Parts: sequence; C-alpha cells; structure tokens
Amino acid sequence: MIAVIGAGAWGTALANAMAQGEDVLIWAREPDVVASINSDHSNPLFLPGVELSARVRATTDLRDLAGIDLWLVVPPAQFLGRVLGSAPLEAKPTLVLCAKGIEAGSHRLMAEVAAEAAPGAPLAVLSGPSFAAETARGLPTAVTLAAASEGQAAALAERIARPTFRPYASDDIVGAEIGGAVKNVLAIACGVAIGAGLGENARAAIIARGFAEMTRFGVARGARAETLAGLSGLGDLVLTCGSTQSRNMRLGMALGEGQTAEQALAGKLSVAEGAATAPVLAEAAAKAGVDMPISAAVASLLAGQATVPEVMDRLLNRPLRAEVR
Ligand SMILES: NC(=O)C1=CN([C@@H]2O[C@H](COP(=O)(O)OP(=O)(O)OC[C@H]3O[C@@H](n4cnc5c(N)ncnc54)[C@H](OP(=O)(O)O)[C@@H]3O)[C@@H](O)[C@H]2O)C=CC1
Ligand SMILES: O=C(CO)COP(=O)(O)O
Repeated sequence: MIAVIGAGAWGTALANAMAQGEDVLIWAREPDVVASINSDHSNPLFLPGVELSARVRATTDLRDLAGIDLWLVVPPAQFLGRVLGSAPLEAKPTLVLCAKGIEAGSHRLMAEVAAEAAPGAPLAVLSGPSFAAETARGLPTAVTLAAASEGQAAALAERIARPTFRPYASDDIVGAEIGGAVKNVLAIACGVAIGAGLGENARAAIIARGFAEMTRFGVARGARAETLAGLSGLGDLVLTCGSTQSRNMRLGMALGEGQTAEQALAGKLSVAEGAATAPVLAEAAAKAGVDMPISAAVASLLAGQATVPEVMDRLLNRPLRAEVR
C-alpha cells in the first residue's frame, strides 16, 4: 500500500495513478473531501470530473498512515513542515516530496524541510511537467524522480512507474526541486505578458531568459545544469508557460489584465505556488548574488510595488549583454 498526504488536485491525481498498481490511502484535512472519495470515488472540490479508482481510500486521521512504507507527500510547499510535524514518522517511511516551492523565511527547499521534520526517513523528490487533471485521467506523464543516489531513485521508480506514468531516476535532488519551484514564478511572468497583450515573442523571451536565470540560481544552490534542462526544469517550464491549464499562468494573466494580486487570488481554494515562491526566490537570489530580473519583476508586481509598464521598462532597459556567460 502507498500513502498520499494531501488531497488537493495533485495528491488526488497521484493517488489515482498509483492505484493502477497498489492500494492507496490518502489523507485530507477536510471531512467532505474524505467522504466524497470514499463514497463517490471523486474529489469535486479539487479535481472535478475525474472518477477515482476504488483502490483509493481516504482518511482524515494521519495516524492511519503509520506502518505504510512509502508516502507521497503533496501539501502545498508552505505547509509541508507543519503537516510532517503531526505525522506518525516513527517507522521512517520513504517520503516522496511532490510540492513545488521554497519555504518562506528560511529559503529552504522541500527536502531540507523534510530532513528536519522526519530525521532518518529516506527522501526523494518527484517533479516534472504534470497537470493533475491529465495524470489523473491516465494520459501519458513523465517526471523526474530524484533521490540521494541514482540506485535509490531507480528502485523507487520501479515501484511507482505505471503504464502511463513514467519516472526518470536522478540523484540531483536540488536540481529537481529548483526547476519546479522557479518555473511557477516564470509562468506568472508569461501570463503577465499574455494578459497585457505583449505577444508571443515576449512569451518565448521569458521562457528562454527565465531558463537562464533558473539555471544560474540552481547551479548556485548546488544543482546540475543538465537536471534543469530536463523534465523537472525546462520540461515543466514549457508546459506551464504554454497553457492556460496552469494556475500560475492564469494568475499572471489576471495581473497583466490589470488586477491586483489580492484581486486575482481572492476566494481561490487552489494554490498558485509561484505567488508564495516569488518573494522568497527574489530574497534568496539577492542573498546568493544571483541575477534573476524576471523573477524579481514578478515579486514586485505581486507586492504591488510596480506596474506592468514599469517592470517592462526596467527589463527592456537593462544594459545589453552577451547571451551566454
Ligand atoms: N495541480 C497540479 O497540476 C500540480 C501541483 N503540483 C504541486 O503540488 C502541490 C499541491 O498542489 P495541489 O494538489 O494542486 O493543491 P490544490 O490547489 O489542488 O489544493 C490545495 C491544497 O492545499 C491544502 N491546504 C490548504 N491549506 C492547508 C493547510 N493549512 N495545511 C495543509 N494543507 C493545506 C488543501 O488541503 P485540504 O484539502 O486539506 O484543505 C489542498 O490539498 C503544490 O506544491 C503544487 O505546486 C505539482 C504538480 C502538478
Ligand atoms: O506544476 C504544474 C504542472 O507541472 C501545475 O502548474 P500550476 O500549479 O501552474 O497549475
């Protein structure tokens, strides 16, 4: 049996994918979500329109996960530490971290948060181009699965691979994490460009120059550049920047159309992780001395410190430079 923590869109989609091979127990905070999964095989709040396998069962009690050796951990990034802090981790289950973000305040990546909350538990990171609604329906999905060694990642990949869900093993945990966290911020930037009517050239420029800043930041944090060029970096960047299925992209479009961040985020049940990541990334990049002008522009737009024309002006008036350094 596999455990899943968090019954948002991605936790529910992963649970349904895993149920193609093993029974799954998914934990959700909300009794209504648990009741719908158990009685109707659906999660209309977070993943409407998808019929879930009968092999997915749900619980509101984290203690029910004790004894399960493999957990997919899928709460939004800012809640990871708190959720693991209440989980029964005595048996040191393998934790596969699936959130995409950086912890506010500490600037820690998810594996660093989990290492403190679950000392001694083997850790892995699952990240890549994967809209929940598509994975949940069994459409083909490929992701990066990074662990401490490629051997551990390969063994884990064997366990969670399914006919249409294909994990690629890696030993670059930091690289897998940075790609997923940074692409959300860049998707907001692409959304702004589209929402403000700046055109497709602007979108492509943001993807390519955004990838350059993702790589600079990743390498400064110890990632390998080739990981960032893979599924969890470039792959997810292209997916998220290219589709209005992305919540981060849609948030950016609303900003580009003139809404404030407060207006664009009001009443939303689902997360656009880039909104939380952008200010943290801007701080972390400044601290590390890494130039990330697009991410910094997104952070100032979200904070209401600049308008779209102002950030455009700032980006276009930067000194000309060589493309590759
Ligand atoms: N959706 C997608 O396509 C993908 C998402 N991801 C990543 O997965 C992570 C989860 O996103 P997603 O599943 O989409 O989430 P959703 O936006 O669908 O749902 C919000 C989630 O946040 C949880 N939540 C809200 N408040 C709290 C809290 N105080 N403590 C714990 N949990 C809380 C909700 O749990 P509750 O039901 O208990 O309220 C719910 O699971 C994110 O990091 C996202 O970037 C990664 C790949 C694809
Ligand atoms: O991470 C995702 C796809 O890989 C989901 O993107 P959004 O959170 O922007 O919807």
